[in-house]
Amino acid sequence: MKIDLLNQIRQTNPVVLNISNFVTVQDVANGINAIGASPIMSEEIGETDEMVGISNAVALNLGAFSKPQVDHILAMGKAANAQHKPLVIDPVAVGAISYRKKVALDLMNQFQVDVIRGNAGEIAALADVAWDAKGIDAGSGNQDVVEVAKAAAKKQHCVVILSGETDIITDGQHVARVFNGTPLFQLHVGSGDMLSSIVGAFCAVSDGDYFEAAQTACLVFASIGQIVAEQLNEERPGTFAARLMDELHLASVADIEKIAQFD
Ligand SMILES: Nc1ncnc2c1ncn2[C@@H]1O[C@H](COP(=O)(O)OP(=O)(O)OP(=O)(O)O)[C@@H](O)[C@H]1O
Ligand SMILES: Cc1ncsc1CCO
Ligand SMILES: [Mg+2]
Repeated sequence: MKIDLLNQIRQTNPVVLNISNFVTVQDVANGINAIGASPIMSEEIGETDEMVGISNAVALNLGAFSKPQVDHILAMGKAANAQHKPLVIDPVAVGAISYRKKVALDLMNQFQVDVIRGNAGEIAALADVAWDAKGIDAGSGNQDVVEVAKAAAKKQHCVVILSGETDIITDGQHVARVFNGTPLFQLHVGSGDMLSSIVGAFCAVSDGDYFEAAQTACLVFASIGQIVAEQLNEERPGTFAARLMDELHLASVADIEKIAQFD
């Protein structure tokens, strides 16, 4: 685990280009900004090549797309591949809505993603494993989540992050787990979206090792949430969200190293 990638983000301020969803766009932009990268959002297909050109990573969020946006997402994914920019996708609710799963798989057949970040319900759907997903949430299932993540990674030939109480990161062969975090993340809609785009920031400074970038992003994000939770003596979702932004900016590599739990 290369926690120092956090310092590289802060030193080099990489541009992370996002197609976001309208629900969480501001959280995602501020999360990227607070950790030390530079967010830019796009909603117009005509600017795609130029946008990708100025970016160091691309994050595609499938949270609330319409047909024209699917064309835009496709163009962005193809441009990221053509311009060799790291590409992350967040397949929101593909476990709950079959139409979303079809769109996500169609898209991923037409460009190659580097990292998929989803919860157990989403990753199980992409792996064609039975799971009871609930809307945007992970839902429940009794399959081994490590095997689920590995199956999805092998199918899509990329790194997969299956996030949750324990984050599982795999390239289909190797597996890393991050044990840090807090249930308070679940009380803030968009924690997952923020993580996916922050994975983009880590990929941007990773020299092409997206497995390591994905692990480190998960460790840093989950640990920062845990630091905030340990400072609150009650469940306060609003305070958590605000303090999460503060600590994304303030937390040092040493702060994270002190509490990091992974294998
Ligand atoms: N029960 C939990 N305990 C500790 N950390 C958690 C828990 N659930 C989620 N997390 C953390 O929350 C962050 C977001 O992951 P999550 O799996 O909740 O994404 P998501 O379901 O896509 O969220 P969203 O609804 O915001 O899109 C990750 O850093 C993950 O480690
Ligand atoms: C609530 C919600 N609905 C579509 S996207 C989204 C935000 C979490 O991704
Ligand atoms: Mg999500």
